[in-house]
Amino acid sequence: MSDDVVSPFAEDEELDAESSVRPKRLSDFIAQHRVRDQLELLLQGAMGRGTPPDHILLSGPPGLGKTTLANIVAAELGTGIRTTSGPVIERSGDLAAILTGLAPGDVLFIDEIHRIAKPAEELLYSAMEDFRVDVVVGKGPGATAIPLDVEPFTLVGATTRAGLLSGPMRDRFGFVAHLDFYSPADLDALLHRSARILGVPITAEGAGEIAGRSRGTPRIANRLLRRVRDFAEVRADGIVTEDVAKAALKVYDVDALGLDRLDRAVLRALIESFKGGPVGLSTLAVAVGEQSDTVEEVCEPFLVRAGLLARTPRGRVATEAGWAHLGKTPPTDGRSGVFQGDLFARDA
Ligand SMILES: Nc1ncnc2c1ncn2[C@@H]1O[C@H](COP(=O)(O)OP(=O)(O)OP(=O)(O)O)[C@@H](O)[C@H]1O
Ligand SMILES: [Mg+2]
Repeated sequence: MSDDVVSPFAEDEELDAESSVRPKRLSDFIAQHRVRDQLELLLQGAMGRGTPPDHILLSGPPGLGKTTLANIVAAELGTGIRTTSGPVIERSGDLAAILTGLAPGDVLFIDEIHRIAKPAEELLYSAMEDFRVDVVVGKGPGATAIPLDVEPFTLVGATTRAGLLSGPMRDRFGFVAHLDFYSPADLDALLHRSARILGVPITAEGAGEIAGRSRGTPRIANRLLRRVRDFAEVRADGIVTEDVAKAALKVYDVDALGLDRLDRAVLRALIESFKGGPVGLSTLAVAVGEQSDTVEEVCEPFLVRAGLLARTPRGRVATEAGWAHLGKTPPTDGRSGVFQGDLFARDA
């Protein structure tokens, strides 16, 4: 297992742990009230009419509940669910086999739908629109298209990169929901629920401590809870209190804002080696001994979201909050790289 306890991505070996606390029904799904309300109406309306609901697109960063919601849709409808993912569907024939095998009303869940191959995507269009697919048999002038019926179904697509979805694909979803990061209060509620399911005694302060460091992400909150539980059982009396949570998260190098070692290294390099910037991404990456990609895709999104770092055309700069997070005061000589909101400033 990697030591990256605040990664939003699921580790293979934590899928079992995740499924034990995964909400099964809409009423167990914490927060995201707007999406929940809209989905409830969509599903109840469809059930009242006895038809499958519109196709549903769920978009949002990793770990916020897309897979969970897809399964909830099937559970609420009382239908079967068939799960696959964009990169797995290599040939359109694979998809045709899945589609023609669906029972009436089934949910077809396609994860990472932005990564589906073009021919399969085109096959999906007619299936979504007309519940029909044309399977081409043979090649060249002798090729014939055999139309096959598909039972009425609901496609639930999930994507972390809605922007990469083609226009025609997007347009075929009657319902698009975007999941946002969770507030600490939401994560607090989520942690109490997970702790109850796992049989972990937790105090309000203990939950609050973990919630604040979970980067707005349920997957991270649940993972930190499991790590803190280990600590509570091995080094304390099994109860997750504020002190236990603090001590455990110190062991895992997760600080008060949810930054890990590498995030802090990036911020520290920016401030200590480059006076707060601006500094180019690759220079910053070299300074912390990491690949540029890792710094850009793993560290920066959260540092930016937490308001500690800003990306400007001249390079990366530490914000005032960034300096403060390391317990430092930005220099006031006017030449420091403290972010002044000059996002569009250019070098002369
Ligand atoms: N609203 C919620 N209420 C309770 N638990 C949640 C909620 N959203 C997510 N979770 C928990 O967080 C974990 C991650 O959620 P899920 O697997 O659905 O994320 P995802 O959006 O599909 O992520 P990915 O993009 O990596 O596939 C799940 O185990 C689930 O238990
Ligand atoms: Mg998922």
